[in-house]
Amino acid sequence: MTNTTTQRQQLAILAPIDSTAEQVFTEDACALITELTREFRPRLQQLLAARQQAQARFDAGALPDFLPETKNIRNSDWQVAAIPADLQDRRVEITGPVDRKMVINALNANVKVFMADFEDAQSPTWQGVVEGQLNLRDANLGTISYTDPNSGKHYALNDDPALLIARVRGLHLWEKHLEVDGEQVPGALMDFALYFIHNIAQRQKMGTGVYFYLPKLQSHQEAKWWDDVFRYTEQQFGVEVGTIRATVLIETLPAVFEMDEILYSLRDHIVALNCGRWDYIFSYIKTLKKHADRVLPDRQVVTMDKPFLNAYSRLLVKTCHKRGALAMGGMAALIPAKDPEQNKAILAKVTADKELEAKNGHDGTWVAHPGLASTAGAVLDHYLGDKPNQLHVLREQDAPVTAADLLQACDGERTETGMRTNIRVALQYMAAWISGKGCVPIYGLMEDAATAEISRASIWQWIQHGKSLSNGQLVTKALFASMLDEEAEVVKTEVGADVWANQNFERAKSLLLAITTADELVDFLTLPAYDLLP
Ligand SMILES: CC(=O)SCCNC(=O)CCNC(=O)[C@H](O)C(C)(C)COP(=O)(O)OP(=O)(O)OC[C@H]1O[C@@H](n2cnc3c(N)ncnc32)[C@H](O)[C@@H]1OP(=O)(O)O
Ligand SMILES: O=CC(=O)O
Ligand SMILES: [Mg+2]
Repeated sequence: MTNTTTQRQQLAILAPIDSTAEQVFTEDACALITELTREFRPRLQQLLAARQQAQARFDAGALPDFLPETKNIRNSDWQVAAIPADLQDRRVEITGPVDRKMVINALNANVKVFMADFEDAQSPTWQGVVEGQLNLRDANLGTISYTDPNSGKHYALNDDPALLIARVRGLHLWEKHLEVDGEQVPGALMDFALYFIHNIAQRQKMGTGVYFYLPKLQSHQEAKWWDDVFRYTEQQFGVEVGTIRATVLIETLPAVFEMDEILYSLRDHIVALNCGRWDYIFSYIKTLKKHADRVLPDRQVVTMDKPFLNAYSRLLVKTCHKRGALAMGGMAALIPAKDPEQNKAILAKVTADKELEAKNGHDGTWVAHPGLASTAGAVLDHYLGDKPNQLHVLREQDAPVTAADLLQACDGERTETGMRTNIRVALQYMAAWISGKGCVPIYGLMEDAATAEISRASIWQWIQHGKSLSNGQLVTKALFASMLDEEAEVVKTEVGADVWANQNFERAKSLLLAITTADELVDFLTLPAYDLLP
């Protein structure tokens, strides 16, 4: 293993090169990352600046709306490219981080697709993102295996593994261990380039393409940027346009107003949009952070049956199906319980959530755990019948979903219990993330970067707007600080003093205090937290 900066084709790798990194950072891989960064980083920087400018308009009182300048795209007739055969039926997708054992378990689950996540479920440690690439390469080759050093249990793929789709990092995240021309490489381009280059040959041998999920887009210009990245890569490798296929998460409030335009910008590469409900709720808070009339209640009551979220789901289905794209549902953040009675209640909640999506016309949905796959599958089977999807559900008779529908305030209480739960969840999640785990079970729920953002941003918003809890207490910085001290003690008792001391809880507490009491909302908690990762 070398410990110094390594220069490969102008790509500086600011990390030790062990045998895993040797296999991942081949000459060709380094060349592709370098080329893509040189070609596309300047435009990405402009797109990120455009996000700030849009936010400044929303902060000054403007509300997001459908764009007048792209009315023609919304009103004219066009379709996205035909959906490849292996992406037609996506009724249940499991998601999870790219650890070796999880990858195998996910591919063996009773699902159609595994979304392998470099994003919400993954803390982007250098080791994690590099090993993750090797794990996915071996998964596509069908050679992946793993033996648990503690239990001795051996893991290998079964005969009919799920289809693999990789979710790359969001556009706001940079990879601090890679530099091109002295500046950091976008994390998204690193993930994209490595997954493409290590899998294109095998995927083509299998008669299929290379498939991606794209997270947290905020505009159709960002979709066009991705389309250009795909085209450029396809051209460089002499493969057909459409070899790369994408599913775009509609999980920001600005993006819901540009769904037609996003589909259009990516029309040769896109196959679906997905309702990323957790980031969407976070984005609703962030986008409307200065709008006192749209402050959200407790996270627990912001469910998909709330009118503003149901409007989002229905509009996504209608927009996708009109254009021949699939409309994927999202994640009910539940995980199975060990107690049978509790588990029964959880499965009933999952069923109800998936019923709502399937009734709206979604073609598939997400589960966080293999133990929920059959429950979600039963609902989708019922609605899809003998069809692979619900593309025929056009919702043409619906009243138009308006900007007012998408932006309407959400009713519900802000409670002391809700605030204290938010604090304990955010604290534990941030400690896990800084310790290299991007997805963890907390109080019976799956928590990841998107769900934790809601917890911490809600409190920030309540402080900023001087909201009172249902017990009459005014939410202030001082109240939050004292509750944080109290809830930290609760968590310390729950996890034990050793875990508290050894797993970054003090650092997480300081960071949570800083970002929740800051005058400006920190864009993503993962930005300051990334400084704390090795
Ligand atoms: C908002 C969004 O972006 S949602 C998308 C991002 N979120 C996710 O991807 C959630 C992924 N889920 C997970 O990471 C896990 O389910 C957790 C962390 C929530 C819970 O994990 P655990 O506490 O390990 O669950 P549990 O102990 O019940 O696991 C039982 C088995 O199922 C496996 N398992 C659990 N979840 C998954 C999964 N998503 N994929 C593959 N295998 C899984 C475990 O590896 C374990 O396997 P083993 O018996 O061979 O050891
Ligand atoms: O990525 C999914 C979400 O809900 O956020
Ligand atoms: Mg998300």
